[in-house]
Amino acid sequence: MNNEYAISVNNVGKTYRSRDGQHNTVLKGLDFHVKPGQFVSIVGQSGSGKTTLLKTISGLQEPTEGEILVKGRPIRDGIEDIAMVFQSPVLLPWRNNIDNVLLPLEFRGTRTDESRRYAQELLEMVGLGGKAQHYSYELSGGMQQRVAICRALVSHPELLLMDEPFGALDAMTRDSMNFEIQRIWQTTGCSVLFVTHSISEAVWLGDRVVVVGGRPGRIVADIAIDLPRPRGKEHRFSAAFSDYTTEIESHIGVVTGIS
Ligand SMILES: Nc1ncnc2c1ncn2[C@@H]1O[C@H](COP(=O)(O)OP(=O)(O)OP(=O)(O)O)[C@@H](O)[C@H]1O
Repeated sequence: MNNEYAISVNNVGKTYRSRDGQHNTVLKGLDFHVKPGQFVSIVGQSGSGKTTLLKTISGLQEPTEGEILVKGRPIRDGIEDIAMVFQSPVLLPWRNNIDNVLLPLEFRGTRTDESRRYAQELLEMVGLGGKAQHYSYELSGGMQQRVAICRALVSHPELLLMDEPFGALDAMTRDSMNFEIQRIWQTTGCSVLFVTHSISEAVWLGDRVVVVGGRPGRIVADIAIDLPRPRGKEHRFSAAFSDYTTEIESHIGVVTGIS
C-alpha cells in the first residue's frame, strides 16, 4: 500500500440521490495526490463540488465511486488525524474559549492535563492567550475563527481540511488570517487542503492550486505555485503572482464558458 502520500484521491465520484429518486452527479473521475506537509488550495465556481470533495475526504460522507486513502489507509478505517475548519466557527456559547478548543479531545475521551496546556499554547500561538477564559460572544469574528483553528489543531492532525475558513471576514482581517495560517502551517507541518473563492488567497497560500470545474465536477487544472516561502505582502504584487492568478482565472472561465 502506498504511504508516500498524505492523501490519495483515486478516481472519486459522488452522486447525491434525492428522496424522489433523482440523481445528481456532482463529482466524477477525480484523481489527485497530496504529499505530506503540502498546502493545496482548491478553487472553482460556486456549486462545482468543492465542499462535497472536502466532506468526502474527511469521511463525513462516502464517495459513490473510487477510493480515498489517507496515508495509504482507506478513510473508513476510522482515521483520527484529520481535522476540519468551516466558514463559520460554530463555538459553543456556554463554554469558554479554552474549553471550546478542548472539545474534540473530550468527544474522543483523550483529554488530559497536558492537553489543557497544549490548548493554552495554541491560543497563545494565535495571539489569544489572554482570552482563554473568555466566551465567544466577547470575541470578534476573526478571533472566533482563530479559536476554531486551535480547536482543529488540538488533536495534532496530520491533515487539516479548511472550507472557506475566511469567507465571512472583512478584507483586512482576512489578510492577517492568511499570514496566521501560513505561520501555523509552517509550525505544525501538517498537510492542508484549503477551499477558497479568492484566487489570490489560493495562490498566495498554496504550494499548488487545484481547479475544480465542469458538470459533473472534475479537476481542470493543477498548478504548482513556485513562489518563495515564507511569503510576504510583496509576493502579491510580483509579476509571477499575477501570471498565476490570470492562468487560474482562465481555467475557471474555460469550463464555464466565461472568458
Ligand atoms: N447533501 C447534499 N444532498 C444533495 N445535493 C447536495 C448536497 N450537498 C451538496 N449538494 C449539491 O452538490 C452540488 C455541489 O455542492 P458543493 O457545496 O459541494 O459545491 P461548492 O463548490 O462547495 O459550492 P460553493 O462554492 O457555493 O460553496 C450543488 O449542486 C449542491 O446543490
